[in-house]
Amino acid sequence: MPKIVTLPGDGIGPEVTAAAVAVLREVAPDVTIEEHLIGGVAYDTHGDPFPQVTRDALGDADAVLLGTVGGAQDSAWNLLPRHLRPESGLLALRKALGCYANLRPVRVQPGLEHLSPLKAELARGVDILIVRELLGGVYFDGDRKIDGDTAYNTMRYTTPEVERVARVAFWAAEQRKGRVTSVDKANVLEVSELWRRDVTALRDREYRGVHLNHEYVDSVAMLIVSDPSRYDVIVTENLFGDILSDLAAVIPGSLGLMPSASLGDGAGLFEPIHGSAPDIAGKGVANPAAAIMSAGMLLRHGLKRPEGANQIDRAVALALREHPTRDLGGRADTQTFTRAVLSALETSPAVG
Ligand SMILES: NC(=O)C1=CN([C@@H]2O[C@H](COP(=O)(O)OP(=O)(O)OC[C@H]3O[C@@H](n4cnc5c(N)ncnc54)[C@H](O)[C@@H]3O)[C@@H](O)[C@H]2O)C=CC1
Ligand SMILES: CC(C)CC(=O)C(=O)O
Ligand SMILES: [Mg+2]
Repeated sequence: MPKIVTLPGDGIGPEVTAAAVAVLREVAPDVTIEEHLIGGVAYDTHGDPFPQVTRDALGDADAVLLGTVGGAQDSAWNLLPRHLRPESGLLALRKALGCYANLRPVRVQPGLEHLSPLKAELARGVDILIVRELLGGVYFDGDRKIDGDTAYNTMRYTTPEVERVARVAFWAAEQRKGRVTSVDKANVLEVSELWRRDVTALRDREYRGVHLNHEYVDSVAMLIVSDPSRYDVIVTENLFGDILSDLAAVIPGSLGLMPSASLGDGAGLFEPIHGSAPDIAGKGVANPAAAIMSAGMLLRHGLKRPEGANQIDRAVALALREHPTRDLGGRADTQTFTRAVLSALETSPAVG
């Protein structure tokens, strides 16, 4: 029986994870689900945002479903030494799982163009996969320091780190339209020069059937919302991918529609891309679609059950049509939307 560890975390994390778990129990009733602490709530309980008891639970997990971590800007957690803050717990989790490739799909389902603030003709048919490098760059290994009035973080990549995430992007492109756009800042940064060189060399060696182009991150920030259909797979480093994917959430209409799968050496990590949304936490109005679709990605990539994942995607699309949540201009709260997904599952056969 597959074992899934859930880590609801902070803010709206527990609210959207509860919705995702309800859907998982419906679609995959045979899986064992074990809940543990991460983030600020783990610090409050154990003095550590990624405590040993949570680490131990991951040992025999087949997949991990995460909510969100972190507090409001004025949260006491933000005054802790950095390694004790909620976000450090999440970074340590990603590292512990060896999840170096973060897949962030940006999709506008047919008939849901009206949820986008973009003109319908721009939003229609958008289907982008952002592959974000997740274990390197400024978030990790480089030198970092704050000392008086000077601070620095170093963006550092090695060829093996670039190649392993680029391989995932090329592999994904082969199942899709066969186009990869590698995003960097090679006109300014040495680290981007290496990134571009290694991505190109890998394509020339192993993926000649995939079309590769390179674009600068600043212009992609403009093009991804003004001409999103130009992209199939985007591969980029950690910080650029973090920022571009929140920006890309504008295309489907909300951060609440952006799921993700982080893949690597062992069990995968599945999480919505949004944060803990302290402004709406505890109000029962968070859009749980991203968390529910992340559970779908868990079934697809983590448990290799594509039919369950397809069932979830169809049910979410139906629920969005009938019961859009408040972030999308609708009236449904978290529970109403979740109930709509569950009832769509009952009427949607598990095919395809
Ligand atoms: N993976 C994670 O756990 C992440 C955690 N964070 C943390 O989250 C906290 C808040 O960060 P913010 O910058 O405010 O970003 P955020 O993503 O939490 O919120 C940004 C805006 O989007 C809205 N929003 C986000 N998810 C939503 C949902 N599912 N339904 C409806 N509205 C939603 C929020 O209400 C807010 O107005 C910080 O502590 C930050 O460090 C931020 C990003 C990722
Ligand atoms: C550590 C997280 C707070 C970084 C982030 O925003 C993300 O991974 O999307
Ligand atoms: Mg982010």
